[in-house]
Amino acid sequence: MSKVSLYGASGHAKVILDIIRSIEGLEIGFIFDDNPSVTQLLNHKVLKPSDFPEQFQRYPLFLSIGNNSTREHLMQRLNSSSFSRALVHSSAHISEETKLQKGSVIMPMAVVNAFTKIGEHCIVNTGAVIEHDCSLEDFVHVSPNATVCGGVTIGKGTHVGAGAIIIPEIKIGEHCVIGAGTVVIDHIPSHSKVVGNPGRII
Ligand SMILES: CC(=O)SCCNC(=O)CCNC(=O)[C@H](O)C(C)(C)COP(=O)(O)OP(=O)(O)OC[C@H]1O[C@@H](n2cnc3c(N)ncnc32)[C@H](O)[C@@H]1OP(=O)(O)O
Repeated sequence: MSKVSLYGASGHAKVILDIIRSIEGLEIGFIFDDNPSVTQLLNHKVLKPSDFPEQFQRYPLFLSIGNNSTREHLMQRLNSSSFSRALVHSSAHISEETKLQKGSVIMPMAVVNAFTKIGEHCIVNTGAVIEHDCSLEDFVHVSPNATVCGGVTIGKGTHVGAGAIIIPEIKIGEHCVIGAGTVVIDHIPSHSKVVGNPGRII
């Protein structure tokens, strides 16, 4: 049985715990959070990394934090080799031709189709669909029920909101926010916030 420790004890971490339970041969090591007021996650004790340095290094870590910038900042602070494999819920469908990098999570009922690349520390949230030939750079979050059509590129740290639709072959830059329910029909430059149908930059 191999173990993984979580860094982050928020609502997102509760779902990550469920995913770990769904993966045969994997179990939870420790759970860490920097916030000293967070002491418990479900039935697990939450430890502050600076108070438990030995435990912090014992098992590979998984960043269980939903916010893209926070994941990116923490990653810069820590050694990349401390991080674990990707986590895929047993109900998700991942093509054998998908390239999935470490630290990313594919949540329940999500679909990732052929020849798509998912970078490091990405979140493909519940029921999201990433079609064929897409590329998601590191720290992207595709929220529940969003649809990313074929051949789409999404830059580092971009957040695609719940239920958004990105039509085929669109390029979205880095650190963008695509609002919930937005329909993106044009290329989007980095650092844009986009809402509505058709999507407009605000
Ligand atoms: C498991 C999980 O829960 S994963 C979490 C998934 N989270 C999400 O999907 C949330 C995505 N976030 C949003 O959609 C937010 O509304 C944002 C980030 C796009 C905008 O937030 P803010 O910057 O605070 O914008 P604000 O609320 O001030 O709205 C600005 C304008 O955009 C409009 N607007 C905001 N969001 C949307 C939206 N999703 N669709 C259409 N219009 C929108 C507002 O009505 C407002 O219009 P107005 O200027 O004409 O009054």
